[in-house]
Formats: sequence, C-alpha cells, structure tokens
Amino acid sequence: MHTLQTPILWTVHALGVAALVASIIIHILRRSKSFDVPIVGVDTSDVDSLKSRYVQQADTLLREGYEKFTGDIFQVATPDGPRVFLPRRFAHELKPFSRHEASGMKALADRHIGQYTTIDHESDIMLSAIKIDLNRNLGNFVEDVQHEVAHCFTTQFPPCDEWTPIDLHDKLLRVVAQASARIFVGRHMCRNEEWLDCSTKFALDVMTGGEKLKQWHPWLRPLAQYFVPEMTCIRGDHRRAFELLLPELERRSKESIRKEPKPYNDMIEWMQQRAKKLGDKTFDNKELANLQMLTATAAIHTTRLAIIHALYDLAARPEYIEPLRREIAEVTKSSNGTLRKQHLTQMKKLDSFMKESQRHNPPSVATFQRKAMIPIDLSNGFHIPTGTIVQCNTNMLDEAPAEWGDPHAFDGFRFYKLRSKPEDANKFQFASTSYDSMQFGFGNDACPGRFFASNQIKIVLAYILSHYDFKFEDGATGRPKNIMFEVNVLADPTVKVLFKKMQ
Ligand code: HEM
Repeated sequence: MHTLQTPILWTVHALGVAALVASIIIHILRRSKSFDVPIVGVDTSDVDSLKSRYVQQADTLLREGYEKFTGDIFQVATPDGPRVFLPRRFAHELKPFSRHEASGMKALADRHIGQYTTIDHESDIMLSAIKIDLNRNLGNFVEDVQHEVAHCFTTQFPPCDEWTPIDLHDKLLRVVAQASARIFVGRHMCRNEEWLDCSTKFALDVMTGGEKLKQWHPWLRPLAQYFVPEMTCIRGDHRRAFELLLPELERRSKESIRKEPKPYNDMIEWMQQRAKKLGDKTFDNKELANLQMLTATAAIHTTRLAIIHALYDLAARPEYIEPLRREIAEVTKSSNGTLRKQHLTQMKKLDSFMKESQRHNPPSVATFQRKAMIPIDLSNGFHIPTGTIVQCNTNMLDEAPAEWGDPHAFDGFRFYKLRSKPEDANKFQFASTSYDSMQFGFGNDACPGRFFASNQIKIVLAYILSHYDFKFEDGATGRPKNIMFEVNVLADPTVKVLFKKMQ
C-alpha cells in the first residue's frame, strides 16, 4: 500500500510545485514596469477593477487624475500595463520632435499590436498621397462625393415616407465607405459591394483580432495568432483587397499606354505616381492594396462616427435644425441645391456645429499619443524611456480659453460667433487644429485627412438636413450617453433615429 502511494504522492506534489512555479513566472511576466508618478485610483488595492474601470470609464479616470494631480503627470493601470498621461501643456514640448523620435503611428500600432494586425506599416507614399494630393484636389470632388452620397441614400435607405427607425451605424458606414471609395479607388470600383465590405471589415478585424490576441502573453502571440479567427480574417482581407483591385489596376495599366494625360485623379493614381517619384522599388500592386486598406481604416470609421455624433446632437437639440437648413438653402440657392466647393466653406454655422459636437464627443479623450523612439526628457524632469507610450489628457473642457464662453455648455454656434471678428474669420474651423482644439491631434503629424473628413461630413449632413426630418424615438430623453472603450469615445450603437422624407 505504502509503496503504491509514494509515487502518486510524489507526482501530485511535483504537479503542485510545477503549477506554483508556472503561476509565479506568469505573474512576473505580466507585471509591468510602473513609472515614478502618482497613480490614479491608488486608494483601491483591487488592480483588476482599476483596469476594467480604464476599459469602461477612462474619461472619468482621467478627470479624477486631472482634478487630483492638477498640472502633474499621472499614470493609470490598464490591461496593457500602466499608461502615462501628460497634462495637455506637454504637447508643446513633444511637438518639435520628429515622427521618427516621437511617433503617433507607432503608438497606434502598439495599441493594436500592429506587428500582428498588420497596421504597423508606415508609408511615405500613403502619407504624401493624403497630405499633398488628396488635400490639393479636395475642391474637385465635391460634386462626385455628393453624387455618391445621394446614390447611397436612394439605394440603401428605406423610403421613409413615414417615420422610420434607421440604424445609423450600419447605414452611414455604407454612405461614408462609398463616398470615400469614389476618391480612393475611383468611379469604376466605388460601388463594388465586395470592395466596400472588404475595406470596412478590415478595420473591425484589426480591432477585434488585436484585442483577442492581447489576451495572450507576448511570448505566446506568434503561435496564438493562428488560434484567433480574426487574425486569419486579416490575412484574408489583404488577399481579397488585392484580388478585387487587380482587374482595375490591369485595366488602368492597359489604358495608360494609350491615354495621356492620365484619365484618373484618385488615390490609386496618386499612390502610383508617388511611388514612381520616390523611386520605391518595393511598391507593387499588393502594397497598393495594403495601403488602400490602411487609408480606408483611418478614414471611414472615424468620419462615420463624427456624423453620428453630430446627428445625435442635432436630434437632441432640434432648435439648430432650421437655422442650419436656412444656411444650406442660402449658400446653394444660385446652384439649385447642388453643392460646389465654395459652398462648403460658406457653411459656417454647420462647420461650427460640427466642431462643437466634436468638442463634446472627441474621437478619443487622449488624442495626442506618442511612442518615444528615443529617450525624451520633459522640462519637469520626467524621463520618457525609449519605447514608452505617452498621451496627453486633451479633453478637459474646463481648459478652454475664457473667450470661448461656458466651456461645459453645448453651444452649436460657439465657433461661428468666435469667427465673427474679421481677424478671426478663418480660425476655429472644424478642420483647424490648435493647442485648444486637439481633436485631430496637434503639430506636424496631426490628422492629414481632416480637410477631406470635414467635406465628407458637411456633404452628408447637408444631404440629410435637406431631405429628411429626424428625431429620436418617442420617450427618449436627452442625448444618448457615449460609450467608452479605453480612451476612445463611441456613440451608442443601440440608439435608433427616426427619419421621415421631407415633402
Ligand atoms: C472625423 C474624421 C477623423 C478623425 C476624428 C481623425 C482623427 C485623427 C487623429 C486624432 C489622428 C492622430 C493625430 C496625432 O496624433 O496628432 C489621426 C491621424 C491620421 N489620420 Fe485621421 N481622422 C479622421 C479622418 C481621417 C481621414 C478621412 C483620413 C484619410 C483620408 C485620415 C488619415 C489619417 C492618417 C494617415 C493619420 C496618421 C498621420 C501621421 O501619423 O502623420 N484621417 N486622425
């Protein structure tokens, strides 16, 4: 009996010790380096609940940090380890660093484990096609975009002869994807259902796949990626994008032998021309397809979200609807309702409403994020080691300049009024970035697509305001509360807005 039990007991003990050692190793591996700055919520010892607060209520945590440690750097416990939040003023100190020294793209790629989700891919071709070519051509596209928007509403929306609930997240994804595709991939492909599906799904696969893979320890991720279905989807999305784009690229290359000047003025053409100019020998059709997916990822979901926020704000404050309709009718009266490029700049009230909506509902409460690619020392002595991601606490409404008026109120025409002085006529526009308006980031690497986004949003909102009445369902009270996912501010997707065609 005794002799039989001994090996079993030894085995049980050995397994117990192995499990203990494994759990200590995992604990050590998971323990992340903390920083020598105060921690928000340190009064609770339950680190897991602090981390889940960061996921669901980062806005409240950042306010707590702002109020408790005013003017000081603080850190927050997050599922990815401690994160350092800088008071907004440090954006001034980080701004002079180049993108190779303090990188916004690398910070974003790290957050979504870009080496696996494929978004850790910085391209001068893509950046200059957006920064230079897209922005230079913005005025040429107003009618094309308006045409696609109208096409989408007539083909994708129900008739809305009576009040009809609309899932804005779903419908506007299609509107923005098709209107953007008109400029990104041109007139032949912008209504291609498969392309629209592929270019919008990729971003979702990246977000979900990244979050799922992050549950695994970094050492296990090279293997674990094959067990996360969305990671397989990401690889499939790239393949599909290439296959869908190929016939269009082949058709263009045959055509270009014959036609001069080139008949295309869109992102495909600009990227090809940029690659030639830069003499980039690695650029091929596969890379073009990848860059198209990355551009769509940066552009579509962000623009859709801004439109949804603005519509929620309008439905919650219907007193703004008539003045905006009057402005649209006024600026387009000479063209019978058709938008021309100068009309978009003339819609100053709409521009102001969009900016105020974005001030209250920014894409993120920490829009200035940078990964230190070199060691950086801040003026207060805080040392940012290479590889550390820092972000600025950019959404404290109280920090608005006094001349802006009550910073907490929703004043849709706040920026319209601020622009009334002749010297300020071109300031405070939706797409203008400044120290006081960091929703599109700040400095050289601020969002290069913001002018395009501003046009898209105006065209879609002007279309809706001119063709539909809209309101929340009966019984809805006030503006729907936003949903936080970490620092990202999302519009509640369960809310339906009722639309009715205007007679
Ligand atoms: C309302 C819509 C949009 C919002 C709210 C938005 C917001 C942002 C923000 C906050 C950043 C980071 C800036 C920084 O760290 O300083 C950014 C970067 C970027 N955005 Fe946008 N964006 C929008 C639309 C677009 C569009 C339409 C495009 C493309 C046509 C685009 C392309 C990019 C790119 C390429 C970057 C990286 C820039 C760089 O690293 O130099 N975005 N965007």
